[in-house]
Amino acid sequence: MTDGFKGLRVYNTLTRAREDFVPFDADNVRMYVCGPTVYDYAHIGNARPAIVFDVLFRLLRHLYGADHVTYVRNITDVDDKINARARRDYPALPLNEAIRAVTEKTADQYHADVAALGCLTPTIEPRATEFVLPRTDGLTDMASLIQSLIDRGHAYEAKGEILFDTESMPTYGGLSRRKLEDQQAGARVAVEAHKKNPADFVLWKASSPEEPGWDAQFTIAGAPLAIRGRPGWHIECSAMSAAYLGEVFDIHGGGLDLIFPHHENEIAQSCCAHGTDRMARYWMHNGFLQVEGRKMSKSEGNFITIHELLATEKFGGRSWSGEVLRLAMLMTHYREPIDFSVRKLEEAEAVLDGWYRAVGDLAVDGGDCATVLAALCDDLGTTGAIAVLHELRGEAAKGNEAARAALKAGAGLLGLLPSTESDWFAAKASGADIDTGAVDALVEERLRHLREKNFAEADRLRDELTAQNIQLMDYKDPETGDRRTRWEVKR
Ligand SMILES: Nc1ncnc2c1ncn2[C@@H]1O[C@H](COP(=O)(O)OP(=O)(O)OP(=O)(O)O)[C@@H](O)[C@H]1O
Ligand SMILES: [Zn+2]
Repeated sequence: MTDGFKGLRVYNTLTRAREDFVPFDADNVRMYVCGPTVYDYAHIGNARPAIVFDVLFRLLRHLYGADHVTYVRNITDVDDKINARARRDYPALPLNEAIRAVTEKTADQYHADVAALGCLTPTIEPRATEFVLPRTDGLTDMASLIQSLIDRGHAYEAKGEILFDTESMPTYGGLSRRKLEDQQAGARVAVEAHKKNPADFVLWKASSPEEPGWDAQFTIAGAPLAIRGRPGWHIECSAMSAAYLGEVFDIHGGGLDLIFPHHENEIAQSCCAHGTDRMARYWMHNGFLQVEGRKMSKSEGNFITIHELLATEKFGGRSWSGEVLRLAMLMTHYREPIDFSVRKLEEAEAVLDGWYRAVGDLAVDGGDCATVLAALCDDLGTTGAIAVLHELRGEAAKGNEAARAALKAGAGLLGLLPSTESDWFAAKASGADIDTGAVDALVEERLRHLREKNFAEADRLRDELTAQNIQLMDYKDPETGDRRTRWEVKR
């Protein structure tokens, strides 16, 4: 067995293959995930990477120990979209204050949203604006990285911009498998006159007096060059990952849309600035959450925010709990597209209801979740893990205590144990004097009558339960298609 290998295998976008996960240092497994640009509410598509990489974070903590994993997810608080929003929403404030108001409010909302989705707080959440200029603590900053790129012959200045010279890097395009020649031949991208090559991208751009800017000092060909400006999109992740994880680290993650150009350009910057042959060993990307076959995105206007799902009745005429949203997301493998629908959320709710009913008062600990773990170790096989939990629920319902404990441990590994204030427990609390065993038995009996087509008897049992203030909801088992019934106490 290779040192540091604990059974986890992951699909690596860099090699387009599933590989054994072997960290550089099993005492400090290091992962970086590109975080949100904080100018507006996050949509449920943005929740996908947050949830997927949270499952990976939990799994790594389980395998290597909670204190042996460093997860960095940045906050992008410098972006022209933020500036535009700040001007629109706070016209009376000076721009810098308006920007701070927008980014703080949006970041707080993002934290509340992802916490409701059961995501742990990453180990470190650096903000881009704190890494623009050299820092007193000496952690890697963007201006110094850009200077290294200039010094090593990978960057040039043109028209107040400092650009990355893609031709200076023979391996440019390795992650996305795009060749520079293809990009030139395609000529879809008009060559901006000041670029040497259409694929060259901005590291630093001058700001007009009204725009936010930092006073950066560069040296090009021995001559000082001061440009009051702001960083390009990609350089922040190269700086913040190096600051906390080093020049080369284990896992870099994000959504599929980031492979090109964002991650390709992060690799170009980091490798060329540090003189390394790679930035991260494993590159992992989640698929899109879609609506009617199209990526949910702000630009398409087909998005629904996490906040709307949790706190309003905009989707399906009701609100949804964080646990339901999380399970609905994990019912599809992370690399596959998900079609987001009310039906999917209803399915997830029915499944969770079954689990929580089986786990009951949660007073079972120390369960063995080896089978769930094995599924997750197969490239985050959450669908396999959920199938295992489904079987455990069946066993637990028959009174198997070991299955009940395993169900609880496995659900915990997926980050799906209900928080004590969740809807399920509120519902339980209000029905504290109800004999749940007796209700379950009547519900089962009614299902039997339905299967045997004794409809009159089934209806009689439903009425009997209604009289006890118990409401029945029939649904189809998502896997077998069998009719099932969920019940709750009417409030
Ligand atoms: N529909 C989606 N499904 C899955 N992941 C997504 C989706 N949309 C964005 N992401 C991911 O969310 C994270 C944050 O991305 P970003 O802030 O660029 O999103 P965005 O600007 O809201 O995207 P868009 O403008 O396309 O809606 C990235 O990792 C990105 O890949
Ligand atoms: Zn990034």
